Amino acid sequence: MNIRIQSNQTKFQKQITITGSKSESNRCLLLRALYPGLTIENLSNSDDSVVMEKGLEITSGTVDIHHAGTAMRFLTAFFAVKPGAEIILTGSKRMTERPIEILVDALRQLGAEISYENNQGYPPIKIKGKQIIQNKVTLAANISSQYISALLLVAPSLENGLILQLEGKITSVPYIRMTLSLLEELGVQTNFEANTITVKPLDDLPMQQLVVESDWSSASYYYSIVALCEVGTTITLSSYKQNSLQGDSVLQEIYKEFGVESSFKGHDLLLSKVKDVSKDTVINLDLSNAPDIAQTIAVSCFGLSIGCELKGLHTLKIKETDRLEALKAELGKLGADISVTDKTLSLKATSEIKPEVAIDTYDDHRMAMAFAPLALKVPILINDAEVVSKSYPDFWKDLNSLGFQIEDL
Ligand SMILES: O=C(O)C1=C[C@@H](OP(=O)(O)O)[C@@H](O)[C@H](O)C1
Ligand SMILES: C=C(OP(=O)(O)O)C(=O)O
Repeated sequence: MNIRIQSNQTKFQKQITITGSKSESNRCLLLRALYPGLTIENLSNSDDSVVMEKGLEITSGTVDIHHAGTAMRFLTAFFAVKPGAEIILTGSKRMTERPIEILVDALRQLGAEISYENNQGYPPIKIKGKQIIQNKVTLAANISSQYISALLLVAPSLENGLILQLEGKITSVPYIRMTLSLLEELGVQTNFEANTITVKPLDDLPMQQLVVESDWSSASYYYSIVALCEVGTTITLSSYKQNSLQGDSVLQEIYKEFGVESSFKGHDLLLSKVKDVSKDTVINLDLSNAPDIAQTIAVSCFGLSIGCELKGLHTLKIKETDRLEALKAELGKLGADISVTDKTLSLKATSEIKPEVAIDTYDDHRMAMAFAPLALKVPILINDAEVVSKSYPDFWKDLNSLGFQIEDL
């Protein structure tokens, strides 16, 4: 589905409800499979959470998790430690290009039985679930935090818990802390000091409810919209927490530089445009703790005709697509002066945005959603707009409710 979006309204007051964080949801779903006394409130309605929930119910045969990175990594650990499970775990073509060797090697150190179906180091993989007794494992922490979270999530269900020794510079740290916080909430004892993480075993759990906070990465698109609107615009998002487990809640700080103020009214998060941004602003950020908002921020800067220097982007090349090359190509089509390396992005301030340009989305939900706010400046076309369902199936409907005109092409 290719669409054309346009918005003539640049000042409004609106309310949007976003469903639960997909990161928190996929963790809670795995924990519920291990501890059936758990119930979950405000689950994400994302495709990634749907495939995660379905995958957890299967004990033999093939599980296809499509594009869902967390589901791929979390289910690898889940099946590996589930005695009797015999699974081939696979995904989309892109998933077969996203590395998994660090996690597979770590699980093999613990005694797991996993083999590669095609290419060494990449899905699909064949897993024969076994009882795991060993508890010490060393793994690289500089490629993806998802490998670490996968091990931590199954750790309390293992006879002797786990002691992880992390090597290299730890990336996407807030996601590791999110995993540990959720375990702590259930009463699991954990410890994270320097490069060592310890998780103690937990046999049973009394009935307990986990309430998922709404998704901050999805909120980023509204930050961008408010930033591109006139002073006086407010969008209210529900339902959020001041003490979030999600690293992307750093949006509150980051978007101050874009003239957007965040405030809470109970569990409502209010985003208000309070001042215009001066044209000589250059945004300097290290996003190694919040990689999923890099596309949103780069496009916000372009839409506001300001520059940015973004670093800490080393994980972007192995996400749904190579996000650095995708940003370079698509912002370039719109007239941006952009350059990228393997871990940085540099955008120079330019004043014009070419109208009616078709943005390719590369099977990446965040490419579609990050570019949509530019419709406040010029009519824009988005190819394969349905990709948004990976994390935010209602995105276009919600944009429509803000007054964006969306036409199928
Ligand atoms: O653990 C998680 O829920 C996630 C961790 C991050 O991945 P990396 O650690 O690979 O950067 C993030 O980009 C992804 O969207 C979700
Ligand atoms: C990188 C992402 O997801 P995953 O790695 O879980 O596919 C994302 O949602 O931006």
